[in-house]
Amino acid sequence: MQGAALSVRDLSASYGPVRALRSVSLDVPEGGVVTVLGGNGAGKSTLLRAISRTLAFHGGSATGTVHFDGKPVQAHGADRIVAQGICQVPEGRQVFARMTVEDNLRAGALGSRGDRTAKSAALRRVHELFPVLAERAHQRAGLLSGGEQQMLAVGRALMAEPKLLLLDEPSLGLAPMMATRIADTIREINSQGVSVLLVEQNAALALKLATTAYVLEVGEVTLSGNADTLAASDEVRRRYLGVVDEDAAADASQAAAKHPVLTRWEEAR
Ligand SMILES: Nc1ncnc2c1ncn2[C@@H]1O[C@H](COP(=O)(O)OP(=O)(O)OP(=O)(O)O)[C@@H](O)[C@H]1O
Repeated sequence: MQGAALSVRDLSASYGPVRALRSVSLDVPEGGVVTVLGGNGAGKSTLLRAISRTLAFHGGSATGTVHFDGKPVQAHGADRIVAQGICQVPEGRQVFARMTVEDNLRAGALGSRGDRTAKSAALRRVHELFPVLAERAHQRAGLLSGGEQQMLAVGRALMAEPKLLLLDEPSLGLAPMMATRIADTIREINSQGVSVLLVEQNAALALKLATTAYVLEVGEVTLSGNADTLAASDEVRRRYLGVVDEDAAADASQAAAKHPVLTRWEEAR
């Protein structure tokens, strides 16, 4: 059995009086893809910030334990976390819009421990993965499309040669075709040995990529398990995959037939 690359235990987080996470525990096995699903404000970004030690930059604080490769990460600052092999791709891409694509990528290598040869090899790998970033190397990042900026954000994180990639809503705001392309790339990155923790509102996409899934609601894990099993569960289908509960729909239409007043009231709204 594979060991847990990342192990989070009893993680609670707040922003002043606002409690964002309550006693969250989860594991990302070495080489695995794990997803955390949840609606707006469920605590997904907070979870990633607490793992990458960037929560304080957002005015937050956390308690609990986070181990990576068997070592505690709480004692370190965000820069040391990158050197330990954890890289976060923040929500909203946050590329340096006025810098060129190439300079954005080079900035991603700043926290890595690799020498010049390793950094050149990392750049080659990023260009193989995203040829458009080589083609547009000297253009300003702000001129890229949303999907290309997402590629740049992922490419920039890969420049530090992470062992674990934390991805915050990579499909947000992208057209379905571009979201599928990003998903294919995540699969490819994972096949090269990088573990992935993916937080997503796009549950359909995330559940196809992941082997294990957790559902976060108002800061707490309410469901967890095998991604295929969760994708088949009524609750996840109804709440996160937008699938109408057929039994409930049948009951509702039977009730409407028996109680036409109700139907008329519904129609009048
Ligand atoms: N910097 C902050 N200061 C104060 N409260 C915050 C801050 N960031 C998030 N919160 C609050 O913490 C809770 C969890 O937010 P978080 O951004 O982690 O959720 P999320 O699941 O990532 O949602 P979304 O997809 O909308 O970003 C919410 O109640 C949110 O309003």
